[in-house]
Amino acid sequence: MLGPQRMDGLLVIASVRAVDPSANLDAIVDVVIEGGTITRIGAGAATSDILTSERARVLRGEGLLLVPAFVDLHAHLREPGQEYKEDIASGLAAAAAGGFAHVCVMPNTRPVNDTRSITEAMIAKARSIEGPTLHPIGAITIGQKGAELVEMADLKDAGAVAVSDDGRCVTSSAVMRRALEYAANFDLPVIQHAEDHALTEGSLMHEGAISTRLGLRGWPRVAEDIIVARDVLLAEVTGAKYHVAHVSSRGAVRILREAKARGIRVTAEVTPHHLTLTDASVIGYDTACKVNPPLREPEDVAALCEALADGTIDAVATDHAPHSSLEKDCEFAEASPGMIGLELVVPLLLARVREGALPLARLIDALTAAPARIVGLAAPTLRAGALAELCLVNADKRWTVDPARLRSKSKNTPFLGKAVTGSVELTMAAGRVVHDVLAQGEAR
Ligand SMILES: NC(=O)N[C@@H](CC(=O)O)C(=O)O
Ligand SMILES: [Zn+2]
Ligand SMILES: [Zn+2]
Repeated sequence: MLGPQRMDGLLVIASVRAVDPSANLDAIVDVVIEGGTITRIGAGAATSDILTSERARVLRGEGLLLVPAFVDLHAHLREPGQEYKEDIASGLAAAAAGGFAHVCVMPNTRPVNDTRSITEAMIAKARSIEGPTLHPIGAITIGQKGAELVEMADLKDAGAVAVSDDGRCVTSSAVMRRALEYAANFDLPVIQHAEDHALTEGSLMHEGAISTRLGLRGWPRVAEDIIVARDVLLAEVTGAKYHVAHVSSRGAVRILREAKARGIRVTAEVTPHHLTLTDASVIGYDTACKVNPPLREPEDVAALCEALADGTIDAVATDHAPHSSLEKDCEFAEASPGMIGLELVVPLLLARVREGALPLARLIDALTAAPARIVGLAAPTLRAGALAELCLVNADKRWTVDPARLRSKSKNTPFLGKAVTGSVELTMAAGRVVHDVLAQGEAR
């Protein structure tokens, strides 16, 4: 695999369709990148001097799409503690291959990231890799036990961009209220995994006709909706920044839409798998389809897609949740929930764009500026003077999701062996090329 390269030279992408809603851009342009910065962008920006310069690498952009690199609000990179599933290096390599320049990582590591020292160690490890930038999310409660709040000031100071007990829900209303009040002092968003555990105990999939038919205990939508409704009320009284992780139910969408209409400070994300798959995928008991929250019904998928299109759901986040064959090659009831996602965002979501379910510009916003705003990062953008953080996509390229080609250590995705359309050809993060299929010739 190709390592990151310093962009001391000149990279030119000529005649490419560039789409960046934050710059109100959708046009055929040339882009000139020098020393890791976009120095020129526009029609005719690549002058003959530049194109013939000996230090220039010129990429022909005809038929390709150039967009700002993506920001993931939700990934599990499993380091420290479960490096057999994924580690920071393999996770960031997968992120680079998926088009990401920034990855926010959940704290359900071993030990849980509830202290300054773990946050700092994660950042130091990621810096030594020179891939996409890693941003830790600290826990809300010590050990994610749902009782005592972490030292949020310390975590923020160490570099945490948000807090979450993801994997577990903060079920106590009193703890959630205090978490929101406390986090507001540090302007940290509180990210909730919305699940009333009392309603989902023992559940293996979405509760509906299919769970009944398969004889698997179900997780009803209302277990998500109850928490989102309660938290919206708490967000209103505290004025804190509240964000809902992996929204999956049409009821939660309705509650969010009403909350936003009333001006309450709430944001939400949806995963590519919840925008693509339904509970029918579980027929056949494929453990790769076991995920929290569960894959729901076609009307939920339609509601999620509509909410993403109209901005009720702000961002797309992967919830990249790697598990090894130890946790997945077993009975459905025993399998750990979660699927990998970093490397499949582009093909899965371009398919929804092609169907007309999602405008391309909204999708790009939901992968770049919108998530960056939620956690307070500078969003990647295609403007002269900006750090080069961009992604070159071939929207028509077909490829097969082959386990040997996935950078992630884990292969737990129901798309394994499937043909998909749309590939990330080149990614730049922090001014460096971190993924480059074009230089490798025909590598994937
Ligand atoms: N999504 C999942 O099914 N699993 C996640 C936890 C989580 O996101 O809730 C994991 O850490 O494996
Ligand atoms: Zn979760
Ligand atoms: Zn998660």
